[in-house]
Formats: sequence, structure tokens, C-alpha cells
Amino acid sequence: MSGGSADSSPSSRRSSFNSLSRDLELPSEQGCLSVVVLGASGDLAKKKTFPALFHLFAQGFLQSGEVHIFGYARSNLSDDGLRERIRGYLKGASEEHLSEFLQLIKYASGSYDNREGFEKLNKEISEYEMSNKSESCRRLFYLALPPSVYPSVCKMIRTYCMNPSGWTRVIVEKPFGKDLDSAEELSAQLGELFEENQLYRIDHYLGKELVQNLLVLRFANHLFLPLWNRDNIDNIQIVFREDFGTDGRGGYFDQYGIIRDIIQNHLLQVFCLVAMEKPVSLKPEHIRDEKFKVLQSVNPIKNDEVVLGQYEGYKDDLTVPDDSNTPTFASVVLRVHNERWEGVPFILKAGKALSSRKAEVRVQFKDVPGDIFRCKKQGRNEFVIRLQPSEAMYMKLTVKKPGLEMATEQSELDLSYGMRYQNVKIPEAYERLILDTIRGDQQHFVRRDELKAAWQIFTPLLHDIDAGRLKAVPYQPGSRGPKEADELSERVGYMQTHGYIWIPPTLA
Ligand SMILES: NC(=O)C1=CN([C@@H]2O[C@H](COP(=O)(O)OP(=O)(O)OC[C@H]3O[C@@H](n4cnc5c(N)ncnc54)[C@H](OP(=O)(O)O)[C@@H]3O)[C@@H](O)[C@H]2O)C=CC1
Ligand SMILES: O=C1O[C@H](COP(=O)(O)O)[C@@H](O)[C@H](O)[C@H]1O
Repeated sequence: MSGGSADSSPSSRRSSFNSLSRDLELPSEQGCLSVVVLGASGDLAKKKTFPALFHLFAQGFLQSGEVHIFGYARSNLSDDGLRERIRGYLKGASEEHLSEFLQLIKYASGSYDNREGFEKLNKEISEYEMSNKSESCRRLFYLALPPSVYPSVCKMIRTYCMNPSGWTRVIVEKPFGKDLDSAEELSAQLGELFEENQLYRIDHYLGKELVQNLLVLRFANHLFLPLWNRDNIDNIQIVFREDFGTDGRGGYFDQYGIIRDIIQNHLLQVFCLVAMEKPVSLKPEHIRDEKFKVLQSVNPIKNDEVVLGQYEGYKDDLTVPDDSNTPTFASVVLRVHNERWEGVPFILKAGKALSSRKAEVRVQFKDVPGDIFRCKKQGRNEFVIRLQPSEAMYMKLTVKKPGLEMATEQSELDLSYGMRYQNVKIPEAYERLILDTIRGDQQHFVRRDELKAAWQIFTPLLHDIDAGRLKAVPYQPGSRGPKEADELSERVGYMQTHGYIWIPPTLA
């Protein structure tokens, strides 16, 4: 299988990046690199940020001679203390790589709003830069912190830690605000301190392999070009399911709910890539222009096209108020007012504590006109892009049932990554996005106007939920979620194929 033999060595990856960077007109990035993880003592840092840096190091994208990593937080930790804290999360490479990587990490402690800590941090970075003797240097600040401290931390970086001889870039995590006004306020505060090309608003779904494949699939295959519109497609579902609840994060989650946690960002970004028009080129600004345009074409959400749910037992978490109306499940229909999509419902559905864990895009085609085989009985054609787990794309087709009879059945054309790309390791989303930041490629990051348009779509609905005008219905943990959600999907046109289940193929 040719896919399985793809050359993924660092040198081949570097050379393919060079040709891509020429196409995208990205500057060639050289010089010593300081990566500063703020909030280094926290959950995201240990589970995602440091492991992503480690994988980049193990694959040769970060090299001992050119990178240094600084952890910063208020907690009183030593360099070794931080190393011990994260060691258990750094997997998939040799002991030798691991100790080499850990030696690149230093820790500085300080608060998020006073000069001393940041002056000390700047001194450490500068000393490293001087010892490295590169002509130019690069500074990347990763804010693995609660958004409440972004403004003060960004102010401290701007005042005390800017790079005198090269770029300074800042990665900020979601949530970017709680509604349109708070997001705009945050954007304005950060916008006063940094240019848009210095700010990388991360949405880790944009780093997932099959999400990144969406544009290739749509615009590099003639097959899809004439099909991808209201003439052929009946409805599209973008679904996120988790088979666990808020798991001790109830206090955090209750302030946000599933729409702010998953739908307004992750699923809406996927929606943009599914629904947008072809960009003029692959330049980040061209792609983001098209995403912004399709977001602006979304009609106001109708409350009767929304179902909210809350799993039974959610309020047992002591940090969740007894009268919480926060949805842990939501199904929301988006309607796009443009030539391509008028009349096609996009059903964005997300839930916690459900029966399974998966994320997928399900494009359901219309019924066959003049249906001589009575295909309707079998179900419609569907093109499914399984984002996770078991990455795959499959097309559900009606075929002749093998045998002497002329009978039909549902089958599929299946591109399962586990089978087709047997020796290829699919990179973690964070790994890819941090590398993009180092390369200065903002294609997979959220631009300020996109963020505003996303909040414009969801803010009226969120305010109705916050004010109790829309209620979450209870559902059983471990179920499919509220039955009202399935009823809504059916009402807007989705037709379930009964008796057909796609089973990810496995290696014998
Ligand atoms: N955890 C996850 O899986 C995900 C997290 N995110 C986002 O990433 C960011 C960081 O998340 P996570 O690591 O879970 O957060 P944590 O709650 O673990 O906070 C990170 C660090 O920030 C400091 N901190 C915590 N609370 C405060 C506060 N109120 N004021 C100032 N500093 C504080 C603490 O460090 P110290 O006290 O040592 O200074 C803590 O170790 C958040 O924006 C979150 O929404 C996004 C996706 C997934
Ligand atoms: O951003 C978040 O994403 C995770 C799910 O991420 P995934 O990559 O495992 O699909 C979710 O659990 C969390 O609530 C949310 O904040």
C-alpha cells in the first residue's frame, strides 16, 4: 500500500514544509527559539502542551541546539519539580530522548500581573538567547491559563518580554469570551497589545487530521464539486459525542455549557470548512476570508430548532448549583442563506455522558428520483467523515446484493485510515498547531472577525438559555441523549438508515 510507505522522516518533512512555505509565502524561520508555557503547573500544560512539544522534539522539529522551554506559573516549583510533574505524560519516544527533552525545560515562578516575575522570565530568556549566539531569535508564549488572566498576562509580555531581535507570538486557548460583548472586549484588550499576526487563537479541532482534510477533499476532487450543494444534499450533521460526563470539571463547565464548550468553536469551525466557498488560494487570509463569509450568511437560530439536554446526575457534582439549567447536550440547526445552501439544514449536535465517543460529519444526499429499485427502503446515500476515533471516510451506497436475486442492500466505499495508512502516525492536533505557530502559518487559527461572527450566531440563543427561557430536558447518562433531538433531526429532513451499522475495519 503506497499510503503506508509515506516518508515521514524529519528531513522529508522539513523539505515538504519548505515547498509549502514557498507557496504560502511564509518567511523562512530560523534562529534560537524560546517557548514559554504560562500556566505550566496546570492540566492543559501537562496533558497537551508539553506532550506536543515533546513529540515535535522527538521527530526533530525542535532541536536541542535551537530551542529552550520555559514553564511559568505562580506555584512554587523547581525545574526538577516541573519535569517530574510532566514526565508521566511524555510518551512514545526513547528514554534518551525523554531526558534530553526534560533538560531543555526550566521553570520560573511569578504572578500573572506584576513586573518582577516577568522581568525575571525575560532575564532567563535573554540569557539563553545570548548564550545561543544566533543572529535572530524567536519567542513563543503559550497561554495555558484561564482566560480571566489573558489581559494582564499579555500586558506583562508586551511590557517586559518582547523579543528585541525577531518575532514574538502568543497562543491563546479557548474560551475566548462568553458571548459577543465579552469576546469583543477581550479581543479589544489583546488587540491593543498585539497585532493580529502575532495572536494565534487555537481551536484544537482545526489541528485534527480529518478536519485538515476537508478542504483537500472538497476542492481537490472533481467528484465532489458538482455534488456539494442544495441540488444534491438534503441535510448535513456535524456531531460530537463523549461517553463521559464533566468528570470533576463541573464547576468550570457549568459556567459555559456544551454550546460554548464545543458547538460555538469546534463544531462551528468544522461547519465553516464544510460549507464555505473555494478560497482564492491556500493563503491563510484567503481561507479565513471564506470562513468569515459563510458565517455571515448564517440565519438567526430559531429556538424551535434547538434541543437542550442535561444528563441525570450532572448536578450531583458539588461544584454545580442545584438549579443549574446548563446544557450538557445540545442540537442546533443552522441555516445558511446563500445560493449553495438555501434550504439545507446543518444539524450541529454535541453531548457529554452519551453512549459512545465519536465526532463526525454526515452528509446525507437526497432521495433518488424515479426510484425503480425502491432504494428508499434501503436508505439514502451518505458521505461520512469520521473525525475520531478510527479516522475514516466512507460513502454509503445502495448496491446489488450478491447472489442470484435482483435485490439491493446498503454497503459502503470505505477509506479507513488504520487500514490504508498502516505505518503512518497521525499527529496530535496540538503538535501540528504549535508547529504552525512556529512557522507563522495562521491558516488553522481563528481570526478576530471569525470569532466575532461565531459569537453573533450563538449569543441570542445563549442569552435565552442563561435567562432560563429555554430549558434543558433530562436524559439518561449512557443514552443517545434526549429523544427530542432525534425528533428534531427527523423533522428537518434527516432520514435514519435502519439496520445498517458501519464497523471500522480492523487488521486481521
Ligand atoms: N484542560 C483541558 O483539557 C483544556 C483546557 N483548555 C483551556 O486551556 C486553558 C488552561 O486550562 P487548564 O490547564 O485546564 O486550567 P487550570 O485550571 O489547570 O489552570 C492552569 C494554571 O493556571 C493557574 N490558575 C488557575 N486558576 C487561576 C486563576 N483563577 N487565576 C490565575 N491563575 C490561575 C494555575 O497555575 P498557578 O496557580 O501555579 O499559577 C494553574 O495551574 C483554559 O483556558 C482552558 O479553557 C482548552 C481545552 C482543553
Ligand atoms: O475543548 C474541549 O475538547 C474536549 C474534547 O476534545 P477531543 O479532542 O478529545 O475531542 C472536551 O472534552 C472538553 O470538554 C472541551 O473543553
